[in-house]
Amino acid sequence: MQCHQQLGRGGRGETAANGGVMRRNIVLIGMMGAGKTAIGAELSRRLGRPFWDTDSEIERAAAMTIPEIFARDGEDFFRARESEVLARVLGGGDSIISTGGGAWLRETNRQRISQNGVSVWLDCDLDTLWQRVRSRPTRPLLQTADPYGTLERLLAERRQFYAQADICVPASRSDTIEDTTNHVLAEIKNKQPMILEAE
Ligand SMILES: Nc1ncnc2c1ncn2[C@@H]1O[C@H](COP(=O)(O)OP(=O)(O)OP(=O)(O)O)[C@@H](O)[C@H]1O
Ligand SMILES: O=C(O)C1=C[C@@H](O)[C@@H](O)[C@H](O)C1
Ligand SMILES: [Mg+2]
Repeated sequence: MQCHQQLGRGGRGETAANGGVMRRNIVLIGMMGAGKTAIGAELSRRLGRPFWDTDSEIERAAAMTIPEIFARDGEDFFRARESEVLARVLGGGDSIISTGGGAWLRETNRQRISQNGVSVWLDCDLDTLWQRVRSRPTRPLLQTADPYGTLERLLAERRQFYAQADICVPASRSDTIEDTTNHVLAEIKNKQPMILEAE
């Protein structure tokens, strides 16, 4: 599936669609296990920019784990907190933001991300995702009788939305975290270089 490419947006200092100054956040989206947290941390280290992981921020604010939040308050509550946290961290303007796997599915979140930076989909195949998530009980949506089938269904349902990202980067099993980070930086430099310009 082709990634939607949003080219030709304004340079540094130009007015963004939200009426403010163009923001240069780099926002990683994609399935659970695609590597958003791992690649985001590496991008932050390389670029020297602040790093936010929306899942971690939600857990910190609630002083509970994501499975505990889902169990006590439900998914709708979690999604509301996720949107709040995302809006807050986008406000920094110059951050690397790793989202949770479902954040991009809400239209308001997609709009906010598009208005405040570049979205990067880490496009990872089902079997690689499964190898990475199968042993960890930290994803409540996979606590089903058939977690592999659930992961497969979620990927099939979500691909069409992830593919709307500004930039798509294949995240293959054979690529190291450093490789994928290099690919992300090369794609941003190629398609939206102003995101990487120094202030
Ligand atoms: N080449 C690689 N690229 C990215 N992650 C990798 C790679 N190889 C191994 N991993 C590991 O895969 C695991 C899953 O990655 P990570 O937690 O970053 O995914 P995620 O997209 O943030 O998932 P979630 O949506 O559940 O937060 C991590 O333990 C990470 O270190
Ligand atoms: O794909 C998803 O919907 C999720 C992914 C994780 O990052 C967490 O945000 C949570 O487990 C939900
Ligand atoms: Mg993560």
